[in-house]
Amino acid sequence: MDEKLEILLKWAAEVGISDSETYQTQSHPPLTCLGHSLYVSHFPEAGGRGLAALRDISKGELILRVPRSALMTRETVLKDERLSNALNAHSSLSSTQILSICLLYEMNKGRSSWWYPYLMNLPISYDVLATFGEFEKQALQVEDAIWATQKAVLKAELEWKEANVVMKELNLKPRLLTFKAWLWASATVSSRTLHVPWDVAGCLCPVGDLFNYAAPGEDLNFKMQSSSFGNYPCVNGDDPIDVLDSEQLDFHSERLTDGGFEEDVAAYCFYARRHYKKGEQVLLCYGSYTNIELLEHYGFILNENPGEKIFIPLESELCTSNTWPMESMYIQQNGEPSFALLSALRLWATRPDQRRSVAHLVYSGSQLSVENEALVMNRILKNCNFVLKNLQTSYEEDNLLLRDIEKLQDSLSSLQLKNVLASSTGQIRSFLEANCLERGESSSVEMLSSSRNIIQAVGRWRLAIQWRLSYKEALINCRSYCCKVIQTIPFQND
Ligand SMILES: C[S@@+](CC[C@H](N)C(=O)[O-])C[C@H]1O[C@@H](n2cnc3c(N)ncnc32)[C@H](O)[C@@H]1O
Repeated sequence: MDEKLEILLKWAAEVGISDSETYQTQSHPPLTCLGHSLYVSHFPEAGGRGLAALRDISKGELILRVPRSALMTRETVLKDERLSNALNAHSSLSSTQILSICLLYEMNKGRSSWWYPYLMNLPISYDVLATFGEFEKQALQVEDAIWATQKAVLKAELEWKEANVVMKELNLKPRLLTFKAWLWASATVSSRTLHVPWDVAGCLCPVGDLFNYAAPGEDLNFKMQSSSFGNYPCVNGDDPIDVLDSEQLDFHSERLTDGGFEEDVAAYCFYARRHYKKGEQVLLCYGSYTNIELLEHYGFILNENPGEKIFIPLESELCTSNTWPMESMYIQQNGEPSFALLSALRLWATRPDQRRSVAHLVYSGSQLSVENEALVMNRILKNCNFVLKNLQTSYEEDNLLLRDIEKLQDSLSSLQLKNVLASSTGQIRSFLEANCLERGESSSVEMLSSSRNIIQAVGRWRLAIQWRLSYKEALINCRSYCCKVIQTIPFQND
């Protein structure tokens, strides 16, 4: 195990973090906070560093407890009078800006920070959308995703400028005043904080933030999709239709995460969300996110994401003929249209004077007629084709590009960049040019290949391509879904 991590786990034991229920009865803290239920391991395909089961773990077992005193929150850091006085004069800063400032303030203290063992184990950089350069942003191709990136970058810049005033007053080291340092701090807050009831900014939770992410299960996801219908849709002014029992909703939304702060034990407690076999990665559900949201807040995407939502252009008449919220009308990653999208289209494909009489069928999810269903499927098919045709590259081209990027990443790690530079064409060449790595420009290939910046930029570019590939795949799946339904409708109604 690396030395920094060993120091963290020893410190964590000293401050009362434990993966054992019996820890509190011992007179001396053990040398590590883990060793009963969990150990730190590496999962290249699912989050990198993460926590694995040290033994078979049953669903619902308490697997980690982090006392309130070990959590890094605004409240704990602001016990520092100098920081608290400085921040008092800047009341317009948001809670997350303040927590990011707290983090940089502690970084500025270096070894004398109480959290030093924790701080030195934080990632050195992140791939959240706000860190995307122009090239990676454009590589997303889809307007909504480019817009989300632009917004994330502008927001980060604005928040940094506002926070910098107070950080300068606090005399933070120049390297902690840079936009790069701000991106690091705000991405740490965005990707690692957990919810606490007393602070909307949440908390940084040593060791507890080593759990990687798993999306909510299919069953839960269905309920969460349903919950987005919670506005109770109406048909042109009809009475609201009760689509889901509100108690059911509460029950399921409570179960969105597998950990929480518990007042009675004054600790953040983590429970196993399912049974784990010894050696398996133990995962935590941070909530339900689309892939672009995962990229925005956490800097990764899931190849199989039950929370994915692909939006296709819809006729304005469709949007006004029902009151389903726009965000509930989407295509899922497996290609199936959401319940709301199907329902809205079935109504749209019905004559306006007949809509009221078929509303109950629509809201129970029934097909209305062969003709209606064919109209609906053809409409979705046409819109998917429209989107796919208007993107700059095809799914197949993106797959080839992804393989080239993977080769580029290999060459960066095996010092063969010279060969790549000499033979680069097309998109790889454009990327290298955008990152000032034109052929022959560098005198030292080794220096280049060890450059962290280029490795990070390639990683983000790859993420952008993976994102657009998964987007296109969902639309292609949707086309197949529609064709299949069109082929089977007459038989269903025989
Ligand atoms: C709370 S941290 C989890 C621990 C983290 N892997 C570490 O080394 O510190 C969240 C970050 O882990 C990574 N991550 C978590 N779950 C992931 C997953 N399923 N796939 C890829 N990356 C994941 C992302 O970089 C995310 O921002």
